[in-house]
Amino acid sequence: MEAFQLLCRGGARFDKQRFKENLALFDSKKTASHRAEKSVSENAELPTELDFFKYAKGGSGKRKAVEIEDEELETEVQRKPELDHDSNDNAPEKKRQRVTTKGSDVPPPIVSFNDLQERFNLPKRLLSNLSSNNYVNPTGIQAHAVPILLEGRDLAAISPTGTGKTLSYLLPVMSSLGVPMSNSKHDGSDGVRAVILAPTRELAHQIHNECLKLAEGRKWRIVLFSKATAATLAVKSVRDKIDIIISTPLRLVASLQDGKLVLNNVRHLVLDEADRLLDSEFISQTEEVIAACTHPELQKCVFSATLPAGAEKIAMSLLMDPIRVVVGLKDTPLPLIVQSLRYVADESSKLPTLLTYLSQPYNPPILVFTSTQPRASSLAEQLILNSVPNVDCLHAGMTKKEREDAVSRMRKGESWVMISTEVMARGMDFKGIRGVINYDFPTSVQSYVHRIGRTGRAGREGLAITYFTNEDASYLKAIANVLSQSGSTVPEWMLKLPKPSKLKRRQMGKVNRGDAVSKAGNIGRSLAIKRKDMVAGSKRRKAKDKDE
Ligand SMILES: Nc1ncnc2c1ncn2[C@@H]1O[C@H](COP(=O)(O)OP(=O)(O)OP(=O)(O)O)[C@@H](O)[C@H]1O
Repeated sequence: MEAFQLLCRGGARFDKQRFKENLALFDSKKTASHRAEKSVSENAELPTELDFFKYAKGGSGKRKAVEIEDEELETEVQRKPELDHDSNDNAPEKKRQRVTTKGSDVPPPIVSFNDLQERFNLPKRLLSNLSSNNYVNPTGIQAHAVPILLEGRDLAAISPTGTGKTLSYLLPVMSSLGVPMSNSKHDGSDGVRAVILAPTRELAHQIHNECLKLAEGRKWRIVLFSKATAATLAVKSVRDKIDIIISTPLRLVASLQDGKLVLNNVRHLVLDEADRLLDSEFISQTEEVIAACTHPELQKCVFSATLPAGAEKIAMSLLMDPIRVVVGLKDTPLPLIVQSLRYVADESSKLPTLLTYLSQPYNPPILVFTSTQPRASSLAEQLILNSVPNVDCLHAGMTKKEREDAVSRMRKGESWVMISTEVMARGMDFKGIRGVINYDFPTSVQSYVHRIGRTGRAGREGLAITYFTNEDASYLKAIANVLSQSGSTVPEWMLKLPKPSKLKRRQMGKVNRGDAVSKAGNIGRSLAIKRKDMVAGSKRRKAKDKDE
């Protein structure tokens, strides 16, 4: 880490003037590497040398669809293309996204944000803040979720990554709150009126920034809950004037347990990345926050790009007479992301594969996911030692300041290759991310969907490459199904792999890879030996087939 910090802080900045020519290489919309990756995915017939699983033979050519849980659809509405407002960004023509809703008396969707003024008397200021932030037309999830929430209903909303879920809840929450507490006359119902929970500090910060955009021009008190703000909010008179708190569950629970926070006036509770907030790591904290929100008129809503059956069951049990909205297919990325799976044999082949990728023209910035914090630091070190420019790193083991600086460098476009862990997988919105590389295999289908969802956002195209080794092979089918379901072409043999058991699926991506990534220098020999063995094995099999 020391070497990484030293090199990164000192020499990893990119001099755009000096590298003008190199920069021009990245301007072309579709680089050679992009095309190459696509063709790998599309034309991938399993080379005989690599047919360890022996699936190349006998492929039927037919794609198998993933089982979809969404069978009981009550209404189906064809929506306008997702994010078709994005015309000034040369966004390509989007595929129509199917929207399915389930529940009683579902309010009709809006067609434009202006509808909200007629139907719900949306404050003019909110409307003008929308347009000053270039939110011209609602996205699919916004069109459906906003009226549902404005009618005071509980909601479970599932919509692909980068489709504008944040605004889907911020807009109705702020509209329903009406006037800021600081402007309202004391009516005996003081105290925080809305709470938004997110699983990571970075995401809470980002939601806070989005909220401030909508709050412009009015004296809303919107607090990003931290150690410092927790101390200030311990004073009742300060707390009573707060409109919205945005926080991670742990932070809030600490204050609730100390008796320094009261949430009995909360009218709106939002769980963003709900399946994460309801998983085993967070659930007890999330439940504690929910239990503290005791107001009888509490409205609850959950949002995520993924909501596996178990999490959905818990979510539904928390909501009252809820409406469920699903945009597209559950747990499926947008077709805008060109996805491919790349065989890299073993750990030691990963770094050379990545270095080769980065030595050819590619579209920066890209995000590279590793399975652990030490591996993220180690990979960043290796890339810097191999002279890859503008490498950065972000994981939860870094200090708050280091994390904030890394996010800020990413937002400013100073980082070209950001190495990270699951901490960046959910919700983070860096509009310009062109590609995601899963250096270490994702730990679940949900992890895959969220990780690759950092690219292809707000109507833009993206590229996602997932490295897999022999050890990951038994989990390949689950991810291959996701690719297939979202329209990426997958080699047949992958879809024919045996389905991993539930127990096995839980172990996905949890291979013991060691803390340091294998260095590029060591790979030459071992890779050569491996290849030799593979070719020999393949020859043996062929000879055996002939004899029979
Ligand atoms: N109506 C809109 N018009 C234009 N841009 C929009 C609109 N709604 C959202 N966006 C932009 O789309 C991007 C993605 O939005 P957001 O981060 O809310 O997506 P998300 O669905 O929450 O993604 P994730 O599942 O990854 O959290 C943001 O940059 C946001 O500013």
